[in-house]
Amino acid sequence: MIGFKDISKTFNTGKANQVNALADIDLTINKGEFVIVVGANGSGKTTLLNLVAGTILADKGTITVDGTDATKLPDYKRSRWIARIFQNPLLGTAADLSIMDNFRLAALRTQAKGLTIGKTASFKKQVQEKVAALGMGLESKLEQPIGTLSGGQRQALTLLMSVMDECKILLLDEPTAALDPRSAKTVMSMADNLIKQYGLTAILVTHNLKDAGQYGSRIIHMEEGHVIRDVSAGEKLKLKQTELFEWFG
Ligand SMILES: Nc1ncnc2c1ncn2[C@@H]1O[C@H](COP(=O)(O)OP(=O)(O)OP(=O)(O)O)[C@@H](O)[C@H]1O
Repeated sequence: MIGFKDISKTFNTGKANQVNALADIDLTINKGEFVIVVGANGSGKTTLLNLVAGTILADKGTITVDGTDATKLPDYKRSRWIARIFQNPLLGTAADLSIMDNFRLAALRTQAKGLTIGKTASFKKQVQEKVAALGMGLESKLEQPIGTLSGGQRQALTLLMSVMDECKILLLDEPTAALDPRSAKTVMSMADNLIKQYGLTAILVTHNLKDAGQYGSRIIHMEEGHVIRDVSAGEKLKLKQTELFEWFG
């Protein structure tokens, strides 16, 4: 569960260019919920994700994760349970390292088990099976530098790496914005499957209203630092695609 209680974030306080990026946000995201966040440019969506990830801290209010106060917890202390996928498929993996070594690095990041992690036959087998399950034929390329793959393939592997360990929360910040339509579809449906399979709590920021209609269990609409619509799972089922477009009319 992620709880925002009275959260505000202002940038450039007291200056001419002051921005109230988030104002008095009260929001509870339940365990296993897949929340889609939509809103115009500058409405505060990424700031919301940054506050969950801990890359920025709130000026006011409290953030809890599974009942633990995380308000002042720096990002490196949250990385064990929070994974984040960015718009740029080149972020999150090391281009010159093989696919397998990238999986090893990811496992080292989240598991405090020393440098032997990722060296065992069972680790390799596990990676091979999970990669094969993606259905992209990448299991035969595990020793190839990850930088030689396409953006879509790389984003799919980044996703898989980030959820394989102890991750409980997945933050997706426009993960398909840099991909061609076919790769975008593959990565989104993969993300959806992984979220269900691993029982993750997930937040997707997107400008793609088709994805917003198709995926997720709840939609939050932001405007100027406020949540102006919060559509529950039941209401979302009845929501028509045209209505979603009308919000931005
Ligand atoms: N580090 C920062 N310093 C100054 N202003 C910032 C900073 N980060 C965000 N802002 C401002 O806060 C507001 C909210 O930004 P945010 O990135 O959260 O919006 P967004 O809804 O994610 O936008 P987009 O859809 O364009 O990515 C914007 O006006 C932005 O310019």
